[in-house]
Amino acid sequence: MAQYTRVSGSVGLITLQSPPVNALSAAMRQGIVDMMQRALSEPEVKSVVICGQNGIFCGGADIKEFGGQMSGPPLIPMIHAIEAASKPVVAAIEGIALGGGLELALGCHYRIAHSKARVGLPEVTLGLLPGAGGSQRLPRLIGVPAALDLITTGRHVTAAEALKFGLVDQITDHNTVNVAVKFAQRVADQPLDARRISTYPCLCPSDVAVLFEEVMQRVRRTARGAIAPIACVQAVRAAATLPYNQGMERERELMATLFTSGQARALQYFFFAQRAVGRWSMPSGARWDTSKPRPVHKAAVIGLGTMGRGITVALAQAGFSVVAVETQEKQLMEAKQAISGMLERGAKRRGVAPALDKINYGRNIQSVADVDLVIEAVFEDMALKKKVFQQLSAVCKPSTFLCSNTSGLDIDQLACQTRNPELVVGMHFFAPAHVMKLLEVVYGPKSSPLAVATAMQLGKKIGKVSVAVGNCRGFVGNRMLKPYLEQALFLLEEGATPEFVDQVLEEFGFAMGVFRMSDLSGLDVGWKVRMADGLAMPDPTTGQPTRLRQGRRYSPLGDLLCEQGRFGQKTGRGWYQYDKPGSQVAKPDPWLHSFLDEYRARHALVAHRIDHQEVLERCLYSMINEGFRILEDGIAAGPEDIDVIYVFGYSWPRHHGGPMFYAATVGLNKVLERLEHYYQAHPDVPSLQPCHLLRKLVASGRPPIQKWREVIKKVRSQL
Ligand SMILES: C[C@H](O)[C@H](C)C(=O)SCCNC(=O)CCNC(=O)[C@H](O)C(C)(C)COP(=O)([O-])OP(=O)([O-])OC[C@H]1O[C@@H](n2cnc3c(N)ncnc32)[C@H](O)[C@@H]1OP(=O)([O-])[O-]
Repeated sequence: MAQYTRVSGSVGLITLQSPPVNALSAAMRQGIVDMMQRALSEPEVKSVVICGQNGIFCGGADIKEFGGQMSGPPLIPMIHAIEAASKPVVAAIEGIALGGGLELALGCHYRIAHSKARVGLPEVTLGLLPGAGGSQRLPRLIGVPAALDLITTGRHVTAAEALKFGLVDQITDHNTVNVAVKFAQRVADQPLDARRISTYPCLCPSDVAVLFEEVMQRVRRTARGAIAPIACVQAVRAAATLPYNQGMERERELMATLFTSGQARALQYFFFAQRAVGRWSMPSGARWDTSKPRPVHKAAVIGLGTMGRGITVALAQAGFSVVAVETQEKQLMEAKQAISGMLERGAKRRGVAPALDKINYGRNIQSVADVDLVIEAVFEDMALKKKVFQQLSAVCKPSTFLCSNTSGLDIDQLACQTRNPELVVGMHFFAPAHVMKLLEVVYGPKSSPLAVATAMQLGKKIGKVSVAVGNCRGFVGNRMLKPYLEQALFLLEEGATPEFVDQVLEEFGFAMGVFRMSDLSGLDVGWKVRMADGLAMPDPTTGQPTRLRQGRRYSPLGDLLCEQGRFGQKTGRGWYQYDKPGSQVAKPDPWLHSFLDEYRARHALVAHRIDHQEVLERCLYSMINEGFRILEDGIAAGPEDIDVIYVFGYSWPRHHGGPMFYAATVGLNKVLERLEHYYQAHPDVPSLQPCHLLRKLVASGRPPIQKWREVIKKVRSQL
């Protein structure tokens, strides 16, 4: 766990050894305590260096230990002992020093970092705060404003920025441990009192009270109900206003509250869920570790509308050569301009040169003959997509992977248009495609593990969180969105207003409620799909909009708005009114309220009082229920896949872990009982009928979410 060697005669070298990130597990902490005592007890040793094995200093506390009984020496006194040591201790930081890892380094008297190292206190992303003295030492070392920024955002900073902050004393391009050992020899006789950060005064800007007020307001606004960011501000405020020991007491109190909170459990579940989706599997048994991807050097994008432009930018920014094809001359010219602009702005933000030379534009599909992978992003029309896949199959090399950015059309139908259907998968990006992290990689019955592995690896290389899912209408994300949207419309029919429904969902933590989100993405997008499905047609006999389709309840409210050109932000009118087309500030629209009253009267609907609970339960539980159907169908391999899709693709509040983790938190028996309650009231709404898998999980004693995959396997084997 921690190895001790004496180097250069007088330096005790303590090496943290616990792959992959030298996390501070109980055994590691014991090792550090023992090795420090040894170094301090050996008279020949004049100074100490702490470093990490494998070019990584330390990834912080061992998150895997959080769920269990904490044992071993606690971190705070361990770090205090290092700070109080009679011999100088130098931290040699390579790779990363995060969370407790940076707090360990802050307990040392000096910090030497490699120029490529990154440091930070990301505890807030795990629903916690820097609970080993970081919230008290960091403000004393780098000042309150910078400490507030690092601790409330959890962002990692480069070695260069850390040096500017005074967070590290020196950075090097050479072997950091060797540099640190020489440094330790040089400072062996230096007095240490001035190097013990906990003794430093916490220098505050004159307007510190105003600063904390502003930061607290900003944090409350962006936290959307998350409690850790607020506690982080309170902890740093303690550093600015209290002596160190009292500040540490305040840090301990705040950490104790967070550590046992549901939000911390949700965020830590999500930390591991993000990593679990990379270990994908298919119902055929093919898996991430048995399916080797084929390298992609040159890619192509067909169709340079909004999505095609974003995908092209994402590929070029990641260093891929891209052939960008748009058959319409005008559209091509506009796309070139837009893409160049996006690349230049992105490059400026990242301080690098824009990858303009990575892209070759063309109007002819022939120009993609030699690429390794094609992403089709033409208009969402099956007939058009089929034609494009036929052309691609004829033009491209037999080994070329053909991928579609469709947001829900049948991948298998596209595969059947090609010579090599096993090389066809969906790569469903989310708008804006060069910004949104999520990528649904969709495999059809003919898709080969090779194609899935290649698309998943490409997703990772362009900075996406890729989730492998099966082929069905709407895949995972949009399939679960349908009952959510449906319930929102039914609630309007029954007496709610768009403002109220959105308020409830935004208080829950969504960045945008369902109606503000629909106005942003455009009501006409869904309308065209419903028209194509023959759903938006009036009743053939009465010519009136009908509220029943194939025995199922249907709300034509969205269709009626579209028939009046109310497409949302783009037309300045939708579920809300906007100052002008394109403006983003949604205002309640009296016209819509009277339109709803008339609609209810026309359909003999009696409005009733709808409270927060009903809105939340009907919108979220119907979505969750569809999530269980997706697991039962094997479209998603596990709950983590669904939760990662919803957090990264549909702004589900991360501090609630995702729809499936939230269901586990609420209690599956409660979700089941409430769905039964609503289904009884609305028997013509099948999405409220509890799914068999949900019943099965409740019947088998509501196992923890980590155990659901076993139950799913059993249920699927009985199907
Ligand atoms: C008191 C104190 O104040 C508090 C309370 C704390 O200190 S709280 C803890 C604060 N520390 C953090 O928030 C850092 C969390 N880690 C990361 O941000 C990243 O991991 C990384 C370090 C930047 C590397 O990224 P990567 O992309 O190269 O690899 P990876 O796939 O992510 O990670 C590689 C493998 O290491 C595992 N892992 C990473 N960090 C870990 C940690 N801190 N504890 C346990 N396991 C960890 C991870 O699950 C994965 O396992 P597996 O999936 O292979 O089985």
